[in-house]
Amino acid sequence: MTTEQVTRDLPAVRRGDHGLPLLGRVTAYAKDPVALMRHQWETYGPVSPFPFLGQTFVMLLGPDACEEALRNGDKAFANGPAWGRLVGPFFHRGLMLLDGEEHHLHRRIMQEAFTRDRLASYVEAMHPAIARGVDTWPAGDGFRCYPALKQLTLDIAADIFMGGAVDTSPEEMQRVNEAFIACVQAASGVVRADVPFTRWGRAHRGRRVLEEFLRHYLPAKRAERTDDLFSVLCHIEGEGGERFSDDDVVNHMIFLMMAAHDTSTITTSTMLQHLGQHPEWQERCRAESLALGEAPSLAELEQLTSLDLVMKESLRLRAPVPMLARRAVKDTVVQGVRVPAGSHVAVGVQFSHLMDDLWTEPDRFDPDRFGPERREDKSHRYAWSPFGGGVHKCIGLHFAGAEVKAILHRLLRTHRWSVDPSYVAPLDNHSLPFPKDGQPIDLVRP
Ligand code: HEM
Repeated sequence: MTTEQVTRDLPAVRRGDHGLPLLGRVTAYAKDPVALMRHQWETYGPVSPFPFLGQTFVMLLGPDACEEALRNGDKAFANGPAWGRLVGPFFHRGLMLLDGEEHHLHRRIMQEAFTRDRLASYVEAMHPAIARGVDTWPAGDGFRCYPALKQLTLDIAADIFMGGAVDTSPEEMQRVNEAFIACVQAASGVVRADVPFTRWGRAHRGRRVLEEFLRHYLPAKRAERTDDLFSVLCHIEGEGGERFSDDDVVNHMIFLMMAAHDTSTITTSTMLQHLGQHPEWQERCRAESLALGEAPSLAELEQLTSLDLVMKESLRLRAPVPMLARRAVKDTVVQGVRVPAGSHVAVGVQFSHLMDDLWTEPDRFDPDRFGPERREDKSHRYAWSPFGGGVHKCIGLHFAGAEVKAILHRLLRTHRWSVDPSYVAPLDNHSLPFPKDGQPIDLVRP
């Protein structure tokens, strides 16, 4: 049979699946994205119609459909018009929003900022900010670790990304933090224009704050080569000597700071939750950390094998980016279903992380499933893809691994903590999934 003969149209939206007028299934997604994905999978299969913000999106679920979209063999899927619609004005011309040749060129230049040597020097520079932050975490019950981690990753970013924002007061940094949050939360805004008191209105103001902040430092960063990411972006060159313009540097910095900030915070807080609920894993990780010095190098962080397993398992259970956006720029076929040009596509990577036929007891916290004897993540190339795949695969994944492990390493040496085994984080899923209750943990200083 030829492909022509087996392709079929996208199924129609069934009665009961239309959601609310204008919003579609936004609220169902925000309430419980995994339940919604499961419903789509069970009702329609890997390629399903999904009413969202006034349009019928195509939702892709399961590792095969996700792989087809992310590998993008026939170049039918574009990022810019997809992410642009969700968060475009705020992430304007960030790497993830570029496509084709332009993306390829910018990615090649940016790769220079993420070489192993550079990562090693970022890791070295991270430790003081981590120590300043973590060492002040007070002993006591109900410590809200999520906002504390958010502050910490912002402070780390100020050092690693900015090289220490020397002229910036703590109040100004707080404004920058709020500006990030406003930009990230724009994704779920219903009013999609610069209107006061709306998510989009706040995000537009946030973008202006971030631009002013970066342009203030730009001349100094151009003038002197230092080890921070901002200066690196000002000076790196592609193989043919291509360099980023001032606008490119500002756009990439804003995107990078946002890409790095929330995702790493979510990952670290999920790990704190599970380590608090599974003391045997906390002890296993602590033993490895105590065997290293206070400020391990990149290579030493890589020896924290138990922490690595816990990180992978935490990313599986709560992917910080559960759904990736794409737009079909030409007619294509996914898993035998026609996806017409112009379709908005949602690639649900989180669902593959929880599928019964890929993982044993997928809802259980069981980091050893990633260990050398089991390697359940090998069940399919796209069984585990919290960092995406294909040409847009996260460029910061090793940076994220190093940052998250450096924070946990410090905390394991300075504190013990516990979390009620029955605790389930109440997630806000309007943008990236974060715990609405600040994720309380009970902290002890040994
Ligand atoms: C645990 C933390 C992180 C997670 C889960 C994560 C996840 C992702 C995912 C899923 C994508 C692909 C988006 C798509 O295909 O549409 C992505 C892209 C990207 N990430 Fe990350 N990320 C993390 C940390 C970071 C960090 C620390 C940085 C920078 C320092 C970063 C920078 C980027 C960039 C620049 C892209 C766009 C790559 C491209 O389009 O070529 N990320 N990330």
